[in-house]
Amino acid sequence: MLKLKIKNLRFSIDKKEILKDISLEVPKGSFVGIIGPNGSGKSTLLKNIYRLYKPSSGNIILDNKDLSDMKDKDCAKQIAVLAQESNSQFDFTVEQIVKMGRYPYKSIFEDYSKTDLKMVKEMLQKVGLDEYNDRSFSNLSGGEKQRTLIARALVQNTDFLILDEPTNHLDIGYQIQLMDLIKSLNITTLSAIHDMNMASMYCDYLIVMKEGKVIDFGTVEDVITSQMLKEVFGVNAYIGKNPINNKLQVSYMHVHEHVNGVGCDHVHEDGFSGVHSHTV
Ligand SMILES: Nc1ncnc2c1ncn2[C@@H]1O[C@H](COP(=O)(O)OP(=O)(O)OP(=O)(O)O)[C@@H](O)[C@H]1O
Repeated sequence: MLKLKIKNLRFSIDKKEILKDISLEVPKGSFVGIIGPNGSGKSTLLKNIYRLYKPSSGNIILDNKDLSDMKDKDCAKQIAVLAQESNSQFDFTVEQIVKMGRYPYKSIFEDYSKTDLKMVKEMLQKVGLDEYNDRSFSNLSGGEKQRTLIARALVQNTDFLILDEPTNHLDIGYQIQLMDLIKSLNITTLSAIHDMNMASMYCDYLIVMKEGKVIDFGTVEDVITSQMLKEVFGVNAYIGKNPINNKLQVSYMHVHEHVNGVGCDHVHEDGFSGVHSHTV
């Protein structure tokens, strides 16, 4: 069963085509990562899906309904978003920001219910901000802001989550905690992600983007290969397996570097990577 289907999506800004004929499918309940170099179009694709941008052509279909036919509030009951930019123009407290996640369920002037407040409290606890209710959002650290916005997305209680580099600003402890939390929700998740090891740990499928196009889609094992990392990101990598969780593990290597004249942690342009030395 499909949660999301995108057909021939094109998107341009100022006559520059940024997304070029994108078609993809996200299976229901899966965790799908979007990987690709800076500027490849990951955020722009997500913004088209969560309707910040309007596609130039093509269709975005969520649960068999065309998103362009949906009202904003209905859309917010179905898609929660953790976007990359978190600049707030106004000064809200942490609790006020998280409460905003309940807005799709409120009619105008309706106050927050006990259930709303309970959800807000629970999510703040889950992201480790239970003592932060009255703190001003604008004075928080980058990681605390990110955790507040995650809590806001989660109280929206949708069954589809869009994340744009969710672990941005988070220390490794919170990165793992956040990804575990999202994974435990078992809801369809589409996330732009830079860290290949995080992608390998949490994603069921990966979409690879390059220059505004989707160039590959598949399981982590199909997609994360040393050839792909070289072709798409221009880096050399050794890909092994973590013997405990059986997940792929990526370790990067210099293109050409020697310690005391001996090189052993890098590959040459012709692919040679054994221990060797140079006179120069
Ligand atoms: N509002 C805009 N006006 C003009 N160009 C834009 C705009 N938004 C994005 N772009 C361009 O579109 C391309 C794709 O940008 P996008 O932010 O989607 O890439 P990304 O893959 O998410 O990158 P990153 O990994 O750096 O976050 C870039 O070349 C970017 O400069």
